[in-house]
Amino acid sequence: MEEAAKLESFMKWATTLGVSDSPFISGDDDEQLQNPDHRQTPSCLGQSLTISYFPNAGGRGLCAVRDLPKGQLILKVPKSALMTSQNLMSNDLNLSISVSKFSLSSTQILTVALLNEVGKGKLSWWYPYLTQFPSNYDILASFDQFQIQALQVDDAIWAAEKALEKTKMEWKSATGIMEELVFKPHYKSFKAWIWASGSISSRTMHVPWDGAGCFCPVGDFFNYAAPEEEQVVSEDFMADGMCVNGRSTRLTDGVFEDESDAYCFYARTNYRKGDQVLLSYGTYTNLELLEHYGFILNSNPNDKAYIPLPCDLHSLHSWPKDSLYINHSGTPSFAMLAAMRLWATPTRLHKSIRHLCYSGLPISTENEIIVMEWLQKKCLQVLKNLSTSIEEDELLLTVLEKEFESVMEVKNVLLGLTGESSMFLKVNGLLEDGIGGEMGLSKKTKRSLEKWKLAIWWRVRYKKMLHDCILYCIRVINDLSE
Ligand SMILES: C[S@@+](CC[C@H](N)C(=O)[O-])C[C@H]1O[C@@H](n2cnc3c(N)ncnc32)[C@H](O)[C@@H]1O
Repeated sequence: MEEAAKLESFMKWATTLGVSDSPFISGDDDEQLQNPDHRQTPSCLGQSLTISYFPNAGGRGLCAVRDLPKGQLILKVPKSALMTSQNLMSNDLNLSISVSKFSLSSTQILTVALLNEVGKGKLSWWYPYLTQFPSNYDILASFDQFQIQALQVDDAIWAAEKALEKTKMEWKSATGIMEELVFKPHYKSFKAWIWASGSISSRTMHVPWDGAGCFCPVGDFFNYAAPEEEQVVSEDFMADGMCVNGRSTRLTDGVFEDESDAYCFYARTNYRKGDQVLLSYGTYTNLELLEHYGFILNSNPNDKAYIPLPCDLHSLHSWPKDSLYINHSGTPSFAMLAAMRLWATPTRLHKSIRHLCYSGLPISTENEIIVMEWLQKKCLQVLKNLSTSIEEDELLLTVLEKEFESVMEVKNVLLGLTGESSMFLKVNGLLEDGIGGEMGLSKKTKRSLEKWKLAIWWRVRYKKMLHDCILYCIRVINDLSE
């Protein structure tokens, strides 16, 4: 079946399960706002949303078919349509018996349950939905050594290696149950496990009864937008579960609601007809987006850059280490600036100026200049120690944007361009004898190219934050020196 037919069949399936984007008056499920004949509508979408393609903003996503006011309920997915570990097990006795015999985490259970279901092929009740899952993911755990090293920054390399190791451990400790369930070799391979982990990490929604979350048909077509500052602030400063205007304040705009026994999605802002309707999955740095979702944002207000700080700094303050970073815009975080001001003060004066530091106030012009000069020097040093500059990375990205028709073309462009580009050819076997020049690029090579591009893109964003921090420090020093 071709993709369009699979999508059509999925939409019919979702409609029969009661998935609906008909406009509801908030809080009253049955009252229709605009179209009282919605029950005759043949598709679960079309009243508020439609599926569309957004090449530079997530690919397939959901588009507003009318103006959608902020806060309006725009999609409801009944609990019975959610694919969870529980309902996968309740419909498969073998699976539930096996799960009860092994000690597995909730994510491992959902991973095994998903692979078990996919293994049933067309016989699975979920088949129309499963056809809509991507065939591969670019999450960090799927990066090979070349792609990991392309991140260049130690923290990022470490995060990627940790993600890979964790996924491998989870897979290894689930081999027993996969054998007991007599998975075909393909479904018990590490590659299949990465696919299932990628599906869970990038497509599940939070539910209160299962730490692994649930798959939400149609709801998982929403692409991501970073939360607005207002939402982040409310999460930071309000106790969990606090209510504003009767609705719980949270970072995401999709939530499981007991009263309607459904996953409900609300417009996070006012949308005009034709806009892509986005969902905030949470507050993530670009590295976290890459780790869990396999993409990054060019402009991510929640991005952070960590740099090595003076070793004697950490004993002076009580802020958590991960609160000391450079912001997306290049400014040092509140905690980083405060800790560094304290660090740049002679120990004998700490007691008298600590309250100023903790209030975020500068200590003195001299102190501020010491901090800014140190930061500027450190950012320069970090940038210098990375093997490529921002300009080189950007040039490489421009070259890689090209749609390569053949192996010959890739070789012509990449061979000798940089050490890294030659290495790409080597690790992908494109330099071996017998690789025909006119041959098109294999799917594997194309995927490898995409992940390499993501790694380069990530490191450019990191370097730009450091570069902007240098400019910020220079500006402050100049202002103070006037
Ligand atoms: C829950 S799915 C969203 C729907 C997805 N586009 C699809 O076709 O099924 C999440 C995935 O969509 C992609 N995505 C979501 N938001 C994105 C964005 N703002 N930019 C790039 N990719 C995005 C990423 O691949 C992510 O892992």
